[in-house]
Amino acid sequence: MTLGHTLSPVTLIATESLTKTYGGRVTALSDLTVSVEPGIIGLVGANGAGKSTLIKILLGLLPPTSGKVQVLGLDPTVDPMGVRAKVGYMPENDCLPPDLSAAELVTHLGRISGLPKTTARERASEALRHVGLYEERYRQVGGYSTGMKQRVKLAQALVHDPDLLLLDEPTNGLDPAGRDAMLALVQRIGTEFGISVVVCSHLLGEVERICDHLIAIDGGKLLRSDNVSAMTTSTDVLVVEVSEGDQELEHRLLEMRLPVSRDGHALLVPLEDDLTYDRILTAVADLDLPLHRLDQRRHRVAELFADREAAHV
Ligand SMILES: Nc1ncnc2c1ncn2[C@@H]1O[C@H](COP(=O)(O)OP(=O)(O)OP(=O)(O)O)[C@@H](O)[C@H]1O
Repeated sequence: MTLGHTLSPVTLIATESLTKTYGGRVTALSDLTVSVEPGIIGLVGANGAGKSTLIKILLGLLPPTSGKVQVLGLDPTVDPMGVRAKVGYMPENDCLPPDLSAAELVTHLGRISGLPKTTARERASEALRHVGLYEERYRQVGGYSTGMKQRVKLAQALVHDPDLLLLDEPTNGLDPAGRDAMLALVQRIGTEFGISVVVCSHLLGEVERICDHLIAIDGGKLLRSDNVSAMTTSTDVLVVEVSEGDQELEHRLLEMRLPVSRDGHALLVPLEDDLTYDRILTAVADLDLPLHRLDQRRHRVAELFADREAAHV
C-alpha cells in the first residue's frame, strides 16, 4: 500500500484520513492524517483523545474503520506480524504475571517474538541490564515496585531488538523521581540505541522534555504535529541564574533600573536590546557571582495549547 502523499524513505509512521469508531457510536479517531520521521516522538492528548486507539491500530491489533496507515513502510492491517517483528510495545496497564521472575518473563516473551531459546535468554539479560534490572532479574515480578514493573514492561518491548518502540503512558503510577528516571531511560534508548520511540502521554510537560517531535490529538482529531523546537520559539525575556547570590543580583539589577521579576531562583529580565546582556554580565562580574545560565526564555509547549481545551493535556 502507498499512501496518497509522497512518503520519504525514512517515514516512520504515516496515516491518511484514519478513522476509528467503536460500535458505530464512539468516534475515537477522526480523519487523522499525520506523518513523522524517525526520532523520539511524543503523542499527547487528554484522556480519551484517542492515543491508545492509534497505538493499537499501528500495531495491527485493531482494524481502522476507514483510512490508511503505514508503520516502517508496512501496512499493519495487511501485515501485522511483520510490523510486530519490528516494533516493541509497552502497554499502559499492569499486566505482568506476579509469580515469574523478570528474566523468565522477558525470555519467554522473546521466544514468542520468534527468538531461539539461547538468544532469547541472552537478549532478555541484555534488555534487563539496559533498564537497570540486571541485579534483580531472578526475583519474582510480584514483589517489584511500580517503577521496576514499568521497567520490566520496557525490557520486554526491547527484547527482540525493534526499530520502533511504542510506549503507552510509561510514567504511569510513578512518583516524581521514578518519572524522571523513566524519562531519562526512554531518552537514552532513543539517542544511544538509535531506536525510534513513540511516547504516549497526557502530560505535555513530560514528553516535551525528551521528544524531538510532538503529535497532539484532541477528540480523535489532529491538533498539531511539529518539531518541539518549532513549537518552543524564543521569547524576549532573558533568564538569569546564578548558583548563589540571586538576591544580591536582583538588588543590583533593580539598582541598574532593569525591571527584574522572579521565577523561583531564576531572575527574568525583559530583553530590550543587545546591551541588556552586557549589563547583566557586568552586574554578575561586579558581584563576582557564579553564573549558571543566561539565555532567552523559550515558550513551553503547554502555552501553545493554553487557549484550548487541550491545555490540560
Ligand atoms: N473498546 C472500546 N469500546 C468503546 N469505546 C472505546 C473503546 N476503547 C476506547 N473507547 C473510547 O474511544 C475514545 C478514545 O479512547 P482511547 O483509549 O483511544 O483514548 P486515550 O487517549 O488513549 O485515553 P486514555 O489516556 O484514557 O487511555 C474514548 O472516548 C474511549 O472511551
